[in-house]
Amino acid sequence: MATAAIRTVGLTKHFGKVIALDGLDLEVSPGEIFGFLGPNGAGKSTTIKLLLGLLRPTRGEAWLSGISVSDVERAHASVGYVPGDVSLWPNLTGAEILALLGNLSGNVDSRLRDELIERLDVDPSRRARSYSKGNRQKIALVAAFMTRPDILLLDEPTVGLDPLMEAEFQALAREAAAAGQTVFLSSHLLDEVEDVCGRVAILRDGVLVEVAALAELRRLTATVLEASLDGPVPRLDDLDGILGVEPMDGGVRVTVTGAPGNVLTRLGTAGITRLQSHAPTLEQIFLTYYETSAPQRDAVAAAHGASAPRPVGGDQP
Ligand SMILES: Nc1ncnc2c1ncn2[C@@H]1O[C@H](COP(=O)(O)OP(=O)(O)OP(=O)(O)O)[C@@H](O)[C@H]1O
Repeated sequence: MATAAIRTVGLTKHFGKVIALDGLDLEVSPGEIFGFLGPNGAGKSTTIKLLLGLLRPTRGEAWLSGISVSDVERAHASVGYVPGDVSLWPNLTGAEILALLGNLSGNVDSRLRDELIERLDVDPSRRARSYSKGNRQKIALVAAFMTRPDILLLDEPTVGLDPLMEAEFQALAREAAAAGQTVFLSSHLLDEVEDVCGRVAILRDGVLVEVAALAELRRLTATVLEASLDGPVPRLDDLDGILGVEPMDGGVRVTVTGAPGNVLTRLGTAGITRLQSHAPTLEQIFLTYYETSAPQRDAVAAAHGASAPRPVGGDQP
């Protein structure tokens, strides 16, 4: 079997009494785009800093391409990194910063660097102090990709990018993966990673909740319908796949897994005046799915022909 691009065994980090990461076991293959999802404070940045050797683990081990991350020099030889909060030297221009970082890492592909600058639409002649968060992010992305590293560790890289640039970033990630590079992408939004990642890990309070193929997760996730109604809200909780029903001003918000046709038919009897439907955010998935009682969750999973995610808390049957 090929050496994993990223491997962690029992990786744990305590900050005093705070358990930022608790026994993470993970394996990411070369050429994968792997989403690392979790709400704020879940432990994503801590994991990435442990992988970079910027933090020492309390327990456990991690390897990049088979090299222990404690061997910082060797493990870093082919890693690109975008931190969660990009700070750049304020008095240097984007071009000067890229030259500086390029000198540190060596082997910059200058044609690729220029292409990245153009595709991400950032002006390298400006001083970093005048850059918006999005522009700082873009310079960090150019720096991470321009050496064609084997592994890209990207901590919420699209925060601050507009949708067009987010799409460009996704194209870059796909091209990197097609060339055999591994992209490890953290995010607190499922939307941001679902188009581009093959597999995702979900982290919560430092604990790995689930590793799933995106297709499986999508089957398990719900649709949120918000309907304004003419008449009183009809009964909905007896319908298949209902995970939640909440009253709204002049209507109702329904969370449903699978096809929502039966819900729409029932709502139609009360006269729908306005209807909005959206995919749940990661937070909502946690709230509606992972906090659903275990028997209900298992029933939902079985109905969709997939295995149920492991429960988060102590609610095992
Ligand atoms: N240096 C530190 N000292 C003390 N606690 C810390 C430190 N770094 C992180 N933590 C705590 O560890 C937990 C995990 O934080 P981490 O930054 O890894 O989460 P995250 O998933 O990256 O969240 P975010 O999306 O908000 O950055 C949080 O409770 C955080 O407050």
